[in-house]
Amino acid sequence: MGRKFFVGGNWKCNGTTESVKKLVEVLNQGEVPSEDIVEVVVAPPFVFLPLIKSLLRSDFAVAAQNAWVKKGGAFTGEISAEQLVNLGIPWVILGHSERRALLNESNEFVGAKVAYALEQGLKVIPCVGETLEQREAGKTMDVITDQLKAIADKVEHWENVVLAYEPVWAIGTGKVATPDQAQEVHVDIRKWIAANVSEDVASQVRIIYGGSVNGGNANELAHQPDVDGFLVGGASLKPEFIDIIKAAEVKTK
Ligand SMILES: O=C(CO)COP(=O)(O)O
Repeated sequence: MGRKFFVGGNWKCNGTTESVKKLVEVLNQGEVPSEDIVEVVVAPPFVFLPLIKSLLRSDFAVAAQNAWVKKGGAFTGEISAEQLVNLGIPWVILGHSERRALLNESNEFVGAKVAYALEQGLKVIPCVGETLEQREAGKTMDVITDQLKAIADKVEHWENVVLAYEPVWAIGTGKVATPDQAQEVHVDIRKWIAANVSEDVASQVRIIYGGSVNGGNANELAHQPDVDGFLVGGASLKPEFIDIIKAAEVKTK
């Protein structure tokens, strides 16, 4: 079976009740390819999850942007995987570069979070990616390999994993990776998974690209054989998110 195109919208720490309701109205009216062709997931801030879940069209799903590393309890300010399950939230993004960099989430911590969330029945979008400095030093795959290994060490079943490659230098900068740059890293990630997890997982796991994806560049990125979709930040807050979802049609031609 082929890898179904996947488009995630990461709303990050944006929105008010009014603005997210308006955004959902736009999404609900958008004409997009059928669920057989594309899987769409939007990740609002925690506080809006129940509202968005109740308003969003049924062919799109919701994700949280983070979850605690283990069972809930005395962890002020955290939200547990069990609570997401309890609310009927199927997906969670983990290890986003903003959390790795600003909140010091280590590779091991992210690996433990991914494993725990999967054990609770959530589907997980773990994020990996290098900084500009690391890329320029020729360390892109070393960095990504360390991030992947910390996940692979703890995860056995990969059916519910969609991996996001998000080069830090492309996030929120308007500086998108070229289609060749994205394809090259996606292939290297797949090779690493083939060698260190299994050939089966490597061929089946979806690897999506994130970093300044917009309505104008989505199609050419989607043309790359190992780009299985996108994780979109800024443009997921705008009507052009619908155009990005439509890039899934590239795979059907
Ligand atoms: O971080 C991202 C998605 O998780 C990408 O953000 P931008 O699309 O705003 O560059």
